[in-house]
Amino acid sequence: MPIHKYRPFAGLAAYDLSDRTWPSRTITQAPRWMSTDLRDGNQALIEPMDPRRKRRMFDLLVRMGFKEIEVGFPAASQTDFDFVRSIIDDGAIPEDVTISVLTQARTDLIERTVSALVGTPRGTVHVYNATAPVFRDLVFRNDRDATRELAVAGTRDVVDFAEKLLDDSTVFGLEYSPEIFTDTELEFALEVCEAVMDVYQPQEGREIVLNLPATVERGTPNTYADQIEWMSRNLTRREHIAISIHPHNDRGTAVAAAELALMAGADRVEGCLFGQGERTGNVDLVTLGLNLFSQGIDPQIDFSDIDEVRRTVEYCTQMDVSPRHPYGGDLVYTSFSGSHQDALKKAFEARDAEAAAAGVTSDELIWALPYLPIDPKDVGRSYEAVIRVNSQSGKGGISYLMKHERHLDLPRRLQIEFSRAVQAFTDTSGSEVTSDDLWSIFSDEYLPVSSEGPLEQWGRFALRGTRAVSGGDGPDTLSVDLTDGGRDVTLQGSGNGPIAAFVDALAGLGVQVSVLDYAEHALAEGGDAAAAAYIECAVGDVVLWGVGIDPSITTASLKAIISAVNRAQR
Ligand SMILES: CC(=O)SCCNC(=O)CCNC(=O)[C@H](O)C(C)(C)COP(=O)(O)OP(=O)(O)OC[C@H]1O[C@@H](n2cnc3c(N)ncnc32)[C@H](O)[C@@H]1OP(=O)(O)O
Ligand SMILES: CC(C)C(=O)C(=O)O
Repeated sequence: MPIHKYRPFAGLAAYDLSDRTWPSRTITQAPRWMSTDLRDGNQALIEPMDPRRKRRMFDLLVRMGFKEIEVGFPAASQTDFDFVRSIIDDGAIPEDVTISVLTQARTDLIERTVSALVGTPRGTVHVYNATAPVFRDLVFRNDRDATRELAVAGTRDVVDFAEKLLDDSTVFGLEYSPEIFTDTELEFALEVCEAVMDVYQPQEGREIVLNLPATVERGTPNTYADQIEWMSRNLTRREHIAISIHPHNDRGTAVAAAELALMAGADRVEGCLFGQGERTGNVDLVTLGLNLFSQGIDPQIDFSDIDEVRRTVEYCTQMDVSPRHPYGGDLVYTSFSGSHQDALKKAFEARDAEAAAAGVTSDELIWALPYLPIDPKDVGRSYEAVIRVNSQSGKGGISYLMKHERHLDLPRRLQIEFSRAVQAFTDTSGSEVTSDDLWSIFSDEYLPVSSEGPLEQWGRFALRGTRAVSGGDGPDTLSVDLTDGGRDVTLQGSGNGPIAAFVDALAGLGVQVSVLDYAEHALAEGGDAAAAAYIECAVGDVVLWGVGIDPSITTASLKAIISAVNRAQR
């Protein structure tokens, strides 16, 4: 690797900010958000959005509650211009939403850009020019003065055309960006921003947005925070400025950079849903917003149907959101591994118990569950995908699924036994076990003669019926009708209760059973609900569990014994 070609990011090196204050601050409220999905997001797509896709994205952003939306670069193409016109002419822009349009600092482009805004209730022209030395030296071949004058001329043009083309029905605003702010000498970025403000004259009721982009992310997030704090301290007319940040994600730390920059004094964040945008993308507004939510801070954006947001973004951008994407990916609330599942299962049970004890719903409790930073339900996900089973899974996850999908609350030692059967399956198949797979493994193992489905009839015995021959004060005597290997037999047995009588009857066929443990529960609420019985038996010298399901709890218990006997002889 040619390491000699690279140098550490210089960033703030020449400035002393040893009295920086941002490290000890915390974020306590949502910033102003500006979605640039329709501009920076759109300009980075293989196929830029067509008008239908643009409109779908715009409507989504409005529904989610964005109040500032950069809707395009109208001077770039007729499609972009027409789209801006269409949302204005259709009255699709709510009164409290400001649309923004981007332009280079070129007179012809600015005139066209401003003309696109005619009739909008609220419109901002966003003008930019590159101020970083690499651009001054290699691209524009401009010195500092010419670079500053380009920004000044562009601002003047925006003000002049706004006065000429827009009337009082439009609340007009200006945003200025020194492009690659993070690579620009700080005192020069300050000089250019001040020169722009001298033209625009921000004052009470005439705010200016100064956007300080990390056009290419090249430093660690703390360097961005230092730069923002330095600008925030040194800009004049600070009370009339919205300091905006616009992080890109080249080093994969845009979210961190944005959060630290907010701590350093930024008021506003520009980014895209799911981090669309140039190269590695703009900062992801979903992650930023839901990071706030997870701390109990209202993001002021509605993320309650994250899958709808994701589907719309995927449709509009024609790109997939990674299954691992924070908060919105398919797998981000799912555990496959045994220890995670075990912890989740116990934590969900404890949460339900705590809610029941307090007489509240679990939604009223503070969220503090292992492995889940937020409750998936809060973004419209169900708990179904929280636990999925494969070869990395253990009894905790398996029994969680049996309980939630089949209402079977398996006793602990049965969980251990059944998980071995599941592991045997996953070891052979190597793939995920769906909840249907799990049920068919369970049914085949424990319910071979169940009436619930077309199951393999491998069991030697099937229970056809029982009749109490005597009862009352003495021992129970039971007449038992069985199928034994296809042959109908009737047996009698006595004992202290129906289970003991049944075991006694089986002894007549030479089958020695003793009951070691027993559990039962109803499968649902209500008197006519079926019951499940779980019985751990020693059949001869084999110890194993049997399961029975039946509307009668007694019959369910006898079926559980048959299940154990059949399994012992399988
Ligand atoms: C960091 C960012 O994301 S900035 C936003 C970038 N987005 C886009 O570029 C998408 C839309 N852009 C476009 O469709 C086209 O670039 C257009 C239509 C705006 C302009 O196209 P063209 O006139 O062909 O010019 P081109 O894009 O090649 O721009 C280069 C020229 O603009 C100048 N220029 C570039 N940026 C700026 C700027 N911010 N202000 C003033 N001039 C600029 C360059 O110096 C160059 O000038 P030259 O022709 O004298 O050498
Ligand atoms: C135009 C500016 C804000 C930009 O997109 C960037 O610097 O990334």
